[in-house]
Amino acid sequence: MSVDPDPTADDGDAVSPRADRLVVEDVVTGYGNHEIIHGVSARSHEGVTCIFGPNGSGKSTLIKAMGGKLPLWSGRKRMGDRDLTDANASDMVDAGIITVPQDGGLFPTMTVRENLLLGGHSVDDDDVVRRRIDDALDAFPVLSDKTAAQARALSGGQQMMLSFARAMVSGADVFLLDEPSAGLAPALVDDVMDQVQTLVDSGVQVVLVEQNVKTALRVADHVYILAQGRTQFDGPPADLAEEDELIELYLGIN
Ligand SMILES: Nc1ncnc2c1ncn2[C@@H]1O[C@H](COP(=O)(O)OP(=O)(O)OP(=O)(O)O)[C@@H](O)[C@H]1O
Repeated sequence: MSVDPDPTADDGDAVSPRADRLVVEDVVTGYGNHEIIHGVSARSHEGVTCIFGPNGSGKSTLIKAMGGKLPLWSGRKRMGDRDLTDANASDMVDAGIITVPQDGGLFPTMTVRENLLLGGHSVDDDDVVRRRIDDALDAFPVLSDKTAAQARALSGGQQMMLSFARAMVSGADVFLLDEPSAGLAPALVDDVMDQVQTLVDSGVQVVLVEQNVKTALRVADHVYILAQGRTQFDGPPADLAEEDELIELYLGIN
């Protein structure tokens, strides 16, 4: 469950493991001259923060704005005390925020190990990269005996696992996941949520856009519901249970 940041726990540049990390406030953005997000505030909470909403409600657009892949037209973005309002995707990685795209973004003809090494491309210390690869393989042991295999030889679920493991090697504190279960067989959606939980257990915060609301609620610690680019709900899953109308209108679950 989310834990309120302790303002007295500030220790300079270090990001407190208990504080909310990535914060966006009053974000307006879109494509061309088409405004899609009309003033949304959101943050990465402890554990898994889910962004739900109907098709076309702006979930992917919001996560792109959070990850620096889309500029803010107005509003603010920060990580702890560090202002990131004008940061691009590369600045965001430097600040410890990594986006895992819907297709995982792997290099299919490279091996599992080569993909993992690429996760550490911006890390100067080879020992740190090696240690992080070991940690990532410990977290996702299925990959351990496949390190010499090409990424494309892995199953769909294993490829997503490799995408998560590669992001771990970057050392990011906040992971932005845009529909990681999209394109996978329904039977694998549960496995992907287990993998998301594995990420959280490694100490990171996850922001998750997901269509499979029921399954994602299994790992959710905080929920936002977007509709037509506006926030309709912002709270813990337990509070959502009381919102019959919202659930029926926007989530299509019962
Ligand atoms: N690259 C783009 N250029 C122009 N318009 C876009 C672009 N990407 C998305 N849109 C539009 O922005 C709106 C919100 O799309 P977005 O993908 O953010 O919604 P979503 O909630 O993630 O939808 P879904 O659940 O279907 O993935 C839609 O009207 C969509 O057509």
